[in-house]
Amino acid sequence: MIGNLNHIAIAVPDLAAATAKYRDQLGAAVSEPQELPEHGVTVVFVKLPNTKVELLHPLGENSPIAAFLKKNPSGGMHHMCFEVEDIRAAAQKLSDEGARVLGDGEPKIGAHGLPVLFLHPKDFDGTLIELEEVKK
Ligand SMILES: CC[C@@H](C(=O)O)C(=O)SCCNC(=O)CCNC(=O)[C@H](O)C(C)(C)COP(=O)(O)OP(=O)(O)OC[C@H]1O[C@@H](n2cnc3c(N)ncnc32)[C@H](O)[C@@H]1OP(=O)(O)O
Ligand SMILES: [Co+2]
Repeated sequence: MIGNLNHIAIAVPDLAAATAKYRDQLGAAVSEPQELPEHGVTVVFVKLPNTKVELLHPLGENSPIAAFLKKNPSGGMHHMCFEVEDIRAAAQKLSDEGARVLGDGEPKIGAHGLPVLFLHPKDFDGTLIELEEVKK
């Protein structure tokens, strides 16, 4: 059901400093920061030949990144995002099998303008999983 690894997300305490490390020390192409109030984050994408790294920083009062950074003040790996062809079918299958689809179960539009959903980390070996619908 899952396809390509779309991105790995890292929560960072200082977005400008993290962006500079990927650009200047590691020599990667980086995007401009993008504010996504509906998700409570500001993101920078690091473009790699085969996938992306998503640098995440809290935006607003109810950011899901804030609690994570409180527990991990230096930052850390926050989630992995896998592509699926049919996000509603994937969510239904996972939910039928007992996995917790987060939020109200309705996909939101993510950073790439495509539908996304999250699966509870406790149901996937301590790893938060994002699904993104990418039509082939
Ligand atoms: C940019 C848009 C989009 C994209 O297109 O790419 C994004 O990526 S947005 C990214 C941010 N959005 C989200 O993360 C949405 C989904 N997340 C959530 O709903 C919540 O963060 C959560 C995962 C349900 C956790 O929230 P909450 O229950 O309020 O936090 P707790 O701190 O109480 O955590 C409970 C439990 O889970 C552990 N945990 C929390 N986050 C993670 C994580 N990222 N990876 C692994 N484990 C995580 C946390 O440590 C707690 O464990 P215990 O302490 O053992 O109870
Ligand atoms: Co993401």
